[in-house]
Amino acid sequence: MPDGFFIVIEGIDGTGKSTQVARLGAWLTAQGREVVLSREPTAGPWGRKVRESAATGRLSPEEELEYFLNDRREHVEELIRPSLAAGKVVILDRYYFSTMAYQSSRGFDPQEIRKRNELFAPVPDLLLVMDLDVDAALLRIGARGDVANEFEKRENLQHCRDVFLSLREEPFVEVIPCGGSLDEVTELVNQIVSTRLLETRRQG
Ligand SMILES: Nc1ncnc2c1ncn2[C@@H]1O[C@H](COP(=O)(O)OP(=O)(O)OP(=O)(O)O)[C@@H](O)[C@H]1O
Ligand SMILES: Cc1cn([C@H]2C[C@H](O)[C@@H](COP(=O)(O)O)O2)c(=O)[nH]c1=O
Repeated sequence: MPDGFFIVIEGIDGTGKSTQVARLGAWLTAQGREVVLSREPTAGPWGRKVRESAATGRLSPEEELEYFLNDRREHVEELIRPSLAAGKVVILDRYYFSTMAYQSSRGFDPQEIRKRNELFAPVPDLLLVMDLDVDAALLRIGARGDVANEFEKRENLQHCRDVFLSLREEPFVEVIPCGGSLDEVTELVNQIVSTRLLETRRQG
């Protein structure tokens, strides 16, 4: 059984992650790959609690961090690891890099958050950081018909963008400029994923 391939798409709200996750999944499926798409926070009990808090009022920083960690432990054990072991391509819309970004804006050390997560969460084969100016991202959120929630305050998003970009030197990270059209961004994503998949196949 070939090993799976683990792709994570990260970035601040409104950069186009969900859009590109769906497109990438369809593109790889059309190539005959077995693909699993998922997102964090998940639709599980912990994920639902934290997602509700975005509208009803944020949890304490400690509770919020614990809820995201609990949600991820279940996600890793119940979906991510089994799918990778079965040789599937797993594509996530957000993962622990979002925890590093968003929960560090509430006082936690992002490197400490990374350590706690990597005790149980596998490092992805490829992390795509979708990058866009905060004001442009907020315009897209508005155009989508949403009102910025508790997680989407401008100053918070700037901090998060900086944390995501601080990962750019990691060997498994590629930064994707998202200011272009939908199709231009998709073309760039597909090109990078193809190259990485080929490299992995060559390494055997
Ligand atoms: N390249 C693009 N150019 C213009 N609009 C885009 C582009 N990519 C996505 N959009 C639009 O911007 C909005 C946000 O896209 P999407 O929901 O995929 O972002 P997201 O990063 O998943 O946001 P969130 O993290 O808040 O869920 C949507 O209305 C989408 O149609
Ligand atoms: C995984 C994760 C997410 N968040 C925040 C970031 C977003 O504002 C919301 C999720 O909303 P989306 O529109 O579905 O992307 O949750 C976070 O603060 N910490 C995390 O670990």
